[in-house]
Amino acid sequence: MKIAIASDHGGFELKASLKKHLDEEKIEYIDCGTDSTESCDYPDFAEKACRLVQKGEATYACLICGTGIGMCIAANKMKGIRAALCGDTFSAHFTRAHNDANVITMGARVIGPGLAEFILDEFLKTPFEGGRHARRIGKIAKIEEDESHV
Ligand SMILES: O=C(CO)[C@H](O)[C@H](O)[C@H](O)COP(=O)(O)O
Repeated sequence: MKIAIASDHGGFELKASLKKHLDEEKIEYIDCGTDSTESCDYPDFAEKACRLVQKGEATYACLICGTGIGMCIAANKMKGIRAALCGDTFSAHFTRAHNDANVITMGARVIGPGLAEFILDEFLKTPFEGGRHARRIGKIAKIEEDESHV
């Protein structure tokens, strides 16, 4: 498993703390930036990380901004990306189990590093259940395909 991790300035410190956690858990990651707390634009970093997921160079992406919302909106514009904003472990569990989410976003101005670690762990360890949920994912993909012709 390899994680693409990215943030804007608002999420930089939480990204650093989650990278430390991934190191401890021996989970490989690619840091797609940003590299400081200097103000920057979250779509640039959402795009870099999600591109790696699209290309199969990362299994999942973890994106952090102030609220997690901007990152989530940007990520969900990209083909094949199913990004979920999670502020609790229940959502992190079910967005993998039912939505087969391949991107998790979190808000560094909303949750602390301890909870963020638990949320990320739950996301990474939960498999997709398939079955009826696969049918629904197929319908999401169909919407995405239809939209590209609008
Ligand atoms: O996109 C966001 C809001 O949903 C993120 O939280 C950003 O990190 C935030 O907008 C950045 O705000 P700032 O005032 O430029 O630090």
